[in-house]
Amino acid sequence: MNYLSTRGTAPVLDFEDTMLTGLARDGGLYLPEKIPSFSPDEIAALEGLSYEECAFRIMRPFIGDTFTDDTFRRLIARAYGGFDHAARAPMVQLAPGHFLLELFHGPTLAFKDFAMQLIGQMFQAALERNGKRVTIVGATSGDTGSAAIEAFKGLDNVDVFILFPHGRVSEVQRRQMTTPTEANVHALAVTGDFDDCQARVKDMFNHFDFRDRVGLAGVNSINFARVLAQVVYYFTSAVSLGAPARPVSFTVPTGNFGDIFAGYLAKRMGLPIDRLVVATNQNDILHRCLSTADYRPDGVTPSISPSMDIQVSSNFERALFEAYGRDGAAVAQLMDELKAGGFSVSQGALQALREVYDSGRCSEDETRATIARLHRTTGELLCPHSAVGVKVAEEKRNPATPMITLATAHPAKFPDAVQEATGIRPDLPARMSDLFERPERMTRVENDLSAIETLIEERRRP
Ligand SMILES: Cc1ncc(COP(=O)(O)O)c(C=O)c1O
Ligand SMILES: N[C@@H](CCOP(=O)(O)O)C(=O)O
Repeated sequence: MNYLSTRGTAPVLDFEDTMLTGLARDGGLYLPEKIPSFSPDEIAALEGLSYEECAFRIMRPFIGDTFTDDTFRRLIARAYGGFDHAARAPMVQLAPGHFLLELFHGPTLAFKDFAMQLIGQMFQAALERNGKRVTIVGATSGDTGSAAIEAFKGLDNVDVFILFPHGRVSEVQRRQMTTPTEANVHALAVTGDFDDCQARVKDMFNHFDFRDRVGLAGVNSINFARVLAQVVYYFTSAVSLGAPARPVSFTVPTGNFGDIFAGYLAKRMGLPIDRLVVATNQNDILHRCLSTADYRPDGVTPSISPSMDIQVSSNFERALFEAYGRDGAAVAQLMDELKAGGFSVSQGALQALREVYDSGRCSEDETRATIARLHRTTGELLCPHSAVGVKVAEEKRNPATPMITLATAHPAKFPDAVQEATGIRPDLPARMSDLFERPERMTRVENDLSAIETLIEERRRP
């Protein structure tokens, strides 16, 4: 399986190099040259299998000869063995035809664990085999950072640096990143917002001297392996509701567009998905773009769903690449325009996007009201991101097709917002009950590329 860049000029790579490389050297994001497809019989055969066995069957065609079947099965088993729920991604019914897919039963209580726990295993296996070491640098609005630290802490051949926007993540998210004691973990609180953090990470990938000197690797969803692991729960949830015989739709709380793009891949692989609904908070650039064709970031406004406070949505580039018929030059042109302020999607590409994606926006008041109402009517405590999804799903739902809304984080990661809406302060699991007593360790840093690079060079182990 070969992987090519969305900007068309970087070297074509195999799965292992794609995973270890992160951003393509032309600034683009890697995608498989050909998306594997599954027959209806192959999809139907997933019914009743364990999450791990489904994960193996769904991801196997993408990884080429990077791992033998036995090794890949072992890595998957280790990745999901630490989840708190036997089903890994259980589903509950909210209303007739509306289901909630709970993706927060992993070690750090967010959907990021599904991919990060697995790529932690895959990185270790690949690095041990080739004797290399890497410096992982990631940007986070809260959840990717904690999941990455959990997956990579304590490893001899990996140093991890996580850039998060100072004062703009929840206290639980911050403490998950600042309390691990392992020497290879570094939480950097950047003056700025998530878009600044992500821009500096991409700058580092585009600074080839630095990139090669430190052996830079990325675990944001710029890394295709991250997106791939997220494809699995689209299949398991749809099959449990009757796919492939019965189509389903998904609503996905969206920021960096990685999770919903995994849904797009599932659809291309043969899963009968009717609509993929992008649900945004007040940082609604994706909803505006799908409504008007214009993509023009105008700054992030902090919200009670902070992990979605994003205006430069990294994986939207992958969606554009697909909508422009995989024309790398056209995508490179749009990304140049974005650097100068923004771009307008062509009418043809907009139509292609709308054939796959629908979208909606949920205000702060609507988010709070949805948390309160769902708790009252169903007993389910939603995190604010999941509430954005539920509200938009309710508006967009076609009663003829089951709707699955992704619950992307545990309510206890955002206790203030949940308490304000319901009067209930959700508890962290017992294994994390002393989180607020553990000492914190982080470094404040300005939003300045050379200051961040210098710090990384000083702290990483040679
Ligand atoms: C809790 C939560 N919900 C939703 C999102 C949005 O997901 P994506 O960035 O894949 O669109 C994020 C961040 O990624 C998140 O942490
Ligand atoms: N919401 C994310 C932002 C980064 O997204 P990623 O999927 O590209 O890693 C976070 O919680 O950090």
